Amino acid sequence: MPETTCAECGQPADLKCSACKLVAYCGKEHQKKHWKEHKSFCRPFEVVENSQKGKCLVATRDLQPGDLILTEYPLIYGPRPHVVEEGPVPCPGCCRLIIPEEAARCEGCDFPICNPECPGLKDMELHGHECKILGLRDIRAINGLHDFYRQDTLLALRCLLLQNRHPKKFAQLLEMESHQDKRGEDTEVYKDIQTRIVDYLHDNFLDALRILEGKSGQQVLNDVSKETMHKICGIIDVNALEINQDAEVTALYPTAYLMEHDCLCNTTHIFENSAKGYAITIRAALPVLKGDHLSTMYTHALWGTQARREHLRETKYFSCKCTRCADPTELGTYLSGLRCIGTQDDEPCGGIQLPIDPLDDNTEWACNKCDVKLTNQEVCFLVNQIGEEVDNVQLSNPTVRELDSLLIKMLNFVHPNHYHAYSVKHSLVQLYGYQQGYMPNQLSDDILVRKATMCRELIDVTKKIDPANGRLPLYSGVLFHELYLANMVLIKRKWDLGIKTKVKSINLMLQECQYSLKQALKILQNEYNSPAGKKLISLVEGSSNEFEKFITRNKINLSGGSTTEK
Ligand SMILES: C[S@@+](CC[C@H](N)C(=O)[O-])C[C@H]1O[C@@H](n2cnc3c(N)ncnc32)[C@H](O)[C@@H]1O
Repeated sequence: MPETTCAECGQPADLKCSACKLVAYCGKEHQKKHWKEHKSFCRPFEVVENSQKGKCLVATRDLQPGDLILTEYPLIYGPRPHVVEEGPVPCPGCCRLIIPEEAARCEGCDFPICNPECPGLKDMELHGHECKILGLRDIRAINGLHDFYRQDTLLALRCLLLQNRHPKKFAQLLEMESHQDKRGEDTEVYKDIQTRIVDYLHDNFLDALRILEGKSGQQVLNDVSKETMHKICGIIDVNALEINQDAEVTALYPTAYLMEHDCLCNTTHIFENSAKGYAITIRAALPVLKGDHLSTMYTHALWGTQARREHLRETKYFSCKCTRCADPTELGTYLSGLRCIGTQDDEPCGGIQLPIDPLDDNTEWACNKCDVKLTNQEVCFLVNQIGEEVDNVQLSNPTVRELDSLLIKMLNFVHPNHYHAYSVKHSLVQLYGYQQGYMPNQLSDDILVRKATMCRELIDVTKKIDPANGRLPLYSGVLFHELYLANMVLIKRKWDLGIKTKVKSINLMLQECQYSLKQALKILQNEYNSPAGKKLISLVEGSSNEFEKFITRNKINLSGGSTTEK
């Protein structure tokens, strides 16, 4: 809330800080004097109530890409609240993945842990406090560990535990949107939360706690009602951010949660682990004008409009109406486009089927060349069928041949940029050059050219839906790197044949190599914290060194955008 007294002298004040509007001054002089202290708190946004979106963050000044918007620590964080039926689960101390059957056990509560020295186990802000409650169950399991020690319930328990330990934080938490009105007793989500979280915590720990509290006369948790527990679970589902770096962490932030969704969002964020938890730092990703809403993306950028909107409706309870969703071509990418089955003069019409009104969930689809129309049901059926087939093939560790034939088959039905085709092509460019029988020296020039072309096409689509590289940096990083690799094999082959930089195409390919590596490193600059990001950066750095050596060894001058042979 804005102050009405001067932040410097405490006298009545009516001059608000124009950037954050959160502090006021009696005059310019005191505003100047206070700036040294205020600048680290001054935020370039204000919280505004919107009739459709609820509370939103609105820029109070123009921002350039890269400008800092906010850094803050979580109110609370813990293991991802997802059920895991087999395989690795997060350690309750640090959230790093462990295999429960092989893991050590916590001496306080017997939950599987990464190791008894894990600092998070004793930390009262992490496992330390909840451990005392989990330890009230005095039986231990040898089999069926996933069912017995349920990490997916711990974040909800940690939220509950804030109420007595950090009442202000608990109040802040309860202010968040939980959409309880859409999660009533007859809904699947209610039934799931009731059995998976509420009953599990009550039956195993909270009922025992109540008995203990009765005996000792000391209350550890005031409110463990099912209403509060359902509200907390709703708050987690709607507002929590997933931090998939070196651990499976989910966190609730005091301000960052207010960013609204936009499929073409204008901010980007990174997480950095420190003693105080995972700090989030949000920066402008695109130019932002004063008055613009600050947005992030709640769903997957590479899904088509119908899939994104359905996901947002089911998990965040709103219908997205952003520019990308409203555009049948999805910003000219045709990510949801289908090939028309219509004919003209006995030939396929060659048109593309697109939704007439993508914001209408039952929209008809129409061809942009002939008058064939499809119902939404027909489209959903086809797209789901193709999606299932893609999932099955992708999960089966496919060969190049299998992916190739899937792509050829699917291109009879979908636009070459369709998001299912994107996914198959993205896998293919990573298999050419790596799989047995398709190693670099085994690839024909034609296949290398095909790989490079696919990379360029996918880069083009990715740029349109993620112009600031905030959402798909790993996808783009891989594409630029694979483009470099394909070009480089072709260049070396031509080089060995004596075709050198006098040939224009080699010049262009060398320039594209240099550009691809630079772009990959630039796009990946914030990805050091994830294992996949780190691995890719090191590959790109290795390629950059190789490229430099090639350039030096062959005395190629690439400066000024042109190459010259010695
Ligand atoms: C993480 S919260 C954001 C803060 C929320 N606006 C509030 O008032 O607490 C997510 C919720 O905000 C609303 N919201 C976010 N982006 C929206 C959008 N683009 N259109 C409509 N509602 C949106 C939805 O109700 C969604 O479930």
